[in-house]
Amino acid sequence: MSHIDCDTCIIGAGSGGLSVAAGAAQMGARVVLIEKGEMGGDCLNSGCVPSKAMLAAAKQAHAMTKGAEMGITPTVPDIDFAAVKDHVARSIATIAPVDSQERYEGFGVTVIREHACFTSPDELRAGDTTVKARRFVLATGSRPLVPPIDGIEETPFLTNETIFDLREKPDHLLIIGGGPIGLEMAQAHRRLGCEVTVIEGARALGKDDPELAGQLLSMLREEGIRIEEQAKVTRVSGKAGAIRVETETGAFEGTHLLIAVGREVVTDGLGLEVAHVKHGPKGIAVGADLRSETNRRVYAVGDAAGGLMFTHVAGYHAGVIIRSMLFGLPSKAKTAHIPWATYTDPGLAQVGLTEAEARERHGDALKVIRARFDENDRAIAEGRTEGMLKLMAVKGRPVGATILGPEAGDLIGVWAIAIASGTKLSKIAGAVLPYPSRGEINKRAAGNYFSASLFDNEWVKTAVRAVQRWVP
Ligand SMILES: Cc1cc2nc3c(=O)[nH]c(=O)nc-3n(C[C@H](O)[C@H](O)[C@H](O)COP(=O)(O)OP(=O)(O)OC[C@H]3O[C@@H](n4cnc5c(N)ncnc54)[C@H](O)[C@@H]3O)c2cc1C
Ligand SMILES: NC(=O)c1ccc[n+]([C@@H]2O[C@H](COP(=O)([O-])OP(=O)(O)OC[C@H]3O[C@@H](n4cnc5c(N)ncnc54)[C@H](O)[C@@H]3O)[C@@H](O)[C@H]2O)c1
Repeated sequence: MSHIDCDTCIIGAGSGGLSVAAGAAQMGARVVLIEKGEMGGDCLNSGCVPSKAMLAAAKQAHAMTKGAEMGITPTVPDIDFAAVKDHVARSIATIAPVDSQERYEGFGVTVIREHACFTSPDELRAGDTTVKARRFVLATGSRPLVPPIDGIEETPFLTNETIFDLREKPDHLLIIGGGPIGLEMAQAHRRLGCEVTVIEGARALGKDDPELAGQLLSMLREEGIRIEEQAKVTRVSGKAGAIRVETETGAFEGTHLLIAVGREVVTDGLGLEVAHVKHGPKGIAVGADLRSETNRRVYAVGDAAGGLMFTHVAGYHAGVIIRSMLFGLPSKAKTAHIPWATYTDPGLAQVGLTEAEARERHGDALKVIRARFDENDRAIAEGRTEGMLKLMAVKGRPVGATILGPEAGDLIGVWAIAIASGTKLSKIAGAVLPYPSRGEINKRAAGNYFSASLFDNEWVKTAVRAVQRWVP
């Protein structure tokens, strides 16, 4: 048994743990990073990266079925499903060195590839090493939630941890859950030639603005994805290749089943009771400072902290706790400026308040401005005019934005910066942007905020007429 004393011991080398380790080690702290599985965690190995790689292949296949109106003859793509998975694996392998043990050891981090478990409030064991640290960071992430549906134990099913390994194309993929995982996987598989049925217990994309989410669902249905909402699953049954899902309103049959009904924070096997770290079904109990309420030397970041579960949130958490752990400065995580996007095509992105939330918070002071892609020259030139930007503004500043359209996840960035920094709409309206770009929709929406008061204003008209007489 060997022993290490360090400043910071991090459990989990996913998006959150890696960000803390890189920052802390490069700023001089003695850091130990413990990972029981693959370096890179969920995002690299079974989340963001494989899902986006598969969606990219799906987009390519879909493009081949379009283009008649531009003079390009559509064709039925010949899809080699196993080769698509090779592309997914290559995408992971290309990014993997950035998250690798070697790279982190290069930063001076001691990396231990074992399962970590606390043995006391300030010490843990990982394999045959004990680690005592001033601060511990729980970055243990989450796993797919498998609900206790009748028959689930006997029925073969996939999750995000197994679906990317499938090399044979499913004939008919049944997906339980119409959240971002369910719908991204639905579109990827549909465009790659599978029949797809999504079975959603409530409203699909229920965390997003209902108006623009509803438009996206209509487009996905037009692509041939069957999406059943308000269909709570009561029983699953069958064997590989012949699966049946029963709901209160009807039954569905397919060849494969994907469970995508949310996430469960990983808190088990960590000895949290021994470490006096309070936790519950929603994760480690932390305040806005991301510190355990019951053991102040323990922090939690990323999915383990139980809030918004995104890679960029895990990275943001890392910055918040580094400030507090390394410099002893007060530091709190906020959520109002956190964007997210569902990377279907078109995509759906959100930052700040949705229209309904903004209406509830700001009442009549709220102005909702819409700018449509069918008025954006680039979108017209590309024949991709679906979708719009909905901007929620109060007293000349943005409080929320929702975008439905191609590249929505990139376009929302402007509003994430504006909301985080309290930027006035006049700054965005006054910006000079390259023409023709989809990004001009952001400037257009900000301009629309002022246009009614400038263009439909009798006082302005009278003033302009008067001044014109005197301007040489
Ligand atoms: C299909 C899918 C698609 C997604 N797409 C996106 C996206 O497009 N954009 C986005 O922002 N987010 C996306 N996410 C969410 C994103 O993947 C997560 O929010 C992010 O990975 C969380 O990072 P983390 O560091 O908190 O946890 P993880 O990445 O889960 O890392 C936790 C690590 O801790 C390790 N660990 C746990 N317990 C122990 C222990 N006792 N000892 C040692 N090691 C331990 C685990 O092995 C794991 O490697 C997606 C998720 C899924 C499932
Ligand atoms: N693009 C992205 O950033 C991205 C992509 C995928 C995942 N993620 C992250 O992963 C998290 C998990 O995604 P998710 O889609 O699994 O979860 P989710 O919680 O967002 O959606 C799950 C859906 O399943 C439904 N559901 C739950 N139980 C059900 C049942 N018994 N029968 C039918 N429907 C049921 C819920 O009503 C909900 O709509 C997301 O919240 C997000 O944080 C992000």
